[in-house]
This record gives sequence, C-alpha cells and structure tokens, in this order.
Amino acid sequence: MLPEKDPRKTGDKDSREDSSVTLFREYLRIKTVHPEPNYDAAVQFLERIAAELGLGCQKVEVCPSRVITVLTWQGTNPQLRSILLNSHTDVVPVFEEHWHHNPFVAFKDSEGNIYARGAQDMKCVSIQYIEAIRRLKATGKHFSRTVHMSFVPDEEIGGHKGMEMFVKRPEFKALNVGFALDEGLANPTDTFTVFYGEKCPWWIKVKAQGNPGHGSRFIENTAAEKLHRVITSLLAFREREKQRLKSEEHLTLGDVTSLNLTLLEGGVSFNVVPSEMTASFDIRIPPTVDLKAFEEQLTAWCQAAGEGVTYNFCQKYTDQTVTPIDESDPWWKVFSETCREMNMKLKCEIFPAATDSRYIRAAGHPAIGFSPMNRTPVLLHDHNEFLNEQVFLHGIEIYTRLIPALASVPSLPVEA
Ligand SMILES: CSCC[C@H](NC=O)C(=O)O
Ligand SMILES: [Zn+2]
Ligand SMILES: [Zn+2]
Repeated sequence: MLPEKDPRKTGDKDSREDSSVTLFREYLRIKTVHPEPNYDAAVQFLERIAAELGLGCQKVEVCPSRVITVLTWQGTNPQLRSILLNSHTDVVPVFEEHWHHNPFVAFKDSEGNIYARGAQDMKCVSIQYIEAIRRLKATGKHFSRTVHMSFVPDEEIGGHKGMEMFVKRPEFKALNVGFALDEGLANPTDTFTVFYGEKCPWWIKVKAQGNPGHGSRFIENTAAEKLHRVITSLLAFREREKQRLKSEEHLTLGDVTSLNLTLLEGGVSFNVVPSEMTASFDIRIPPTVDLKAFEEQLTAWCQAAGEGVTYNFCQKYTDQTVTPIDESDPWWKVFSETCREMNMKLKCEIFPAATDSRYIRAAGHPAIGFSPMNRTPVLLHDHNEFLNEQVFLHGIEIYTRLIPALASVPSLPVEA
C-alpha cells in the first residue's frame, strides 16, 4: 500500500498549488462520512481557521456530539442584520469499489480535477467562503454588516440534530440573520443554477392488512393485493408527473412531484400468505402544490385499495416558504446584480431535494442555494464525485465579490 501522502496516490506533482486548493484538499481528507462522521476533526480544523483569520469562533452543541461551529467577522455596524454563509460538514457514504481513487485522499489528476466525497457536496463551498474572507481581510477591508459562517452537522440525514435544532436556539436568534447563502447544485453548462425554494420531503409508509392463510390457496383480500393497488395508483401518478416534466420544456425537476417506491417489507415464509405488508415511498412536493389536497389524494388512493390500508408519515415537511427573487427585494437585487457584473448567467429553480435552507427559510430568513460550479457535471452523492480546481478557484472570486456586496446592503426599513 502506498502511504497516503505519496504523490502517486494524491496526484501531488508540484509545490506551486494554490494554497486555497491545498486547504480544500486537506478538508476533503477529514472523514466526516456517515454513518460515523468524525465531526471532532472538522471542528478542530475550523477552530484553527478561525485563529488564523482572526475570526470569532462559537461552538453550539445542539445535542450530544452535534456541534454547530460559527465563525464570525464582525461588521462596522453590528446592529444591522447579518449575512449567514451556511455549509454542512458531513458527507454521504461511498461505494469504494466504484471509485477510481480513494474518496478521502482528494486525488488531483493532470487536468486539475479533484476527486473526493464532498468535492461538490459541499466542502468546496465551505472552503470558498473561508478563502474569500481570508482574501477580503488581507486587503484590510471592512463592511457594515456582520458575516457569519455556520458549519453544521447531519444535513445529509435530515438536519434534525443540526440546523433544525440550531434555528430554534437563542444563539441562532442572536446571529440576527438578514440573508443566508447555502448549497446548490453544479450545472454542466456555462450557467449557474440558483435555488430560491425547495420541495417538501414526505416519506410515507403504507401498511396493508389482509387475510392470512396457506400459500397454496386463493385467499380473498390479501395484504399483497391491496398493497399492489396502492403501489399501482402511486406509480401511475409518478408516471404522469414524469411525463409532464418531459413534455413541458420550461419545467425542471423542482416543479413536479417526484415519487419513488424505496422499501418493501412483509412476509415470513414462502407458503404463508402474510396478514400485513408495507411499502414506503419517498415523495418530494413542489412549493406550489396544495399540500392538503395532496394528502387527501393519498388518503383516497389508500381507501380505494381496500379495507385495512393505512399510512403514516416518517417525514412530513410542510413549510413552503420561498425566497423572493424579484428585483424589488434588496437582497436578491444585490445578489443578482453582482453576478451580472461578473457576466454570470443565472437560472433560478426550486431545489429538487432537501437542504438545511428549508429550516432557515422557515425561521423567516431569505436563503439562496448556490454552489458556484458551472461547467461541472452534477455528481453529488455519486461515484467519483469531483470538482476542477479552476472552477473551485473561480468560486472563491465569486464570493469575494458577493460577500462585500451583501455585507454592504444599506440599512433596510425593517432595521430602522
Ligand atoms: C429529507 S431529509 C434528508 C435530506 C437529504 N438531503 C440531501 O440529500 C435528502 O434526501 O434530500
Ligand atoms: Zn449537501
Ligand atoms: Zn448531499
């Protein structure tokens, strides 16, 4: 086995690598991977950064072993609402046998592509925030609004012991957030995708009860027949939404309801007709859908499948707040104008999955999901996730413009 630092393993060839890229790769090597993320190492890393940059560092333990780290750059007018730059520190598991390089070594190939779990989702963004602030501080600049960087655990498993708890704490209220940035997605074209809202995740478990008996007989009203009907109704709806997305050109994945059958359970033996079987569905509902009507539809499908068909929620998010993206909104105006000044093309969408932005928006703060990765395939949660170092470095330049612009938004009427 090659040692972890061997250039054949890391792709390190020259010592002229940009120090921001080196820091990014160092962060990627911290194994904050589920199911047992090494959060202590990440917090230590962030404490070191805070000391290096001369930033305030606050640690909030929202529950045992779950710490939110907040690095703060105080503004010249701390009364004003702050800018929150949020990122999560955890990453999703890997199927190591499908990776061409160890996903926790941050191998860089001859084209500058850095391969690692978290390269896109979203350790890039954490380091881009940090490096932009490092550069801004180095020029001696100051801005009126305070800038906070929050680094949160457990986003990938729903944020229940992370951001969901944090927004309810006095320490969060004390941040006095005016506007937040959080993660988005890569875009393979020249355009950058920007997210102003998210779909609501609903995870439902449908239980069908029926008559049991010997596997050789035609038992009436079995659990399987009823479950089959529910599955048929739900998958037919899935097909309609899929076709709608395909046939209406202006629609994106964020605009239609997605639905997948993700778990099937039940049965004890080949020759025993079970009295109970379950099917679990991952449903993602756009903010424009009437949730009450949708729930009634689910209930109707279950009722139509026969007696003894019920469902319960394992996840039911119902806040449909979206962030304003009209030019009359002072935050959006500054965000979009600054991007325009850099000749960036933006496309505004609804995020198709769930991020911690939903908790920030539900707490009443505008939040935009934005990971500055254009000309990059969408590889989050995929094998061989990578980000090119030039794209990464360009992202730092983008934040180096965005952060001063946002932190200089003049006092708003609500702040008077
Ligand atoms: C719905 S809680 C799980 C959150 C998770 N977020 C990122 O992938 C997602 O599945 O969207
Ligand atoms: Zn993420
Ligand atoms: Zn993710």
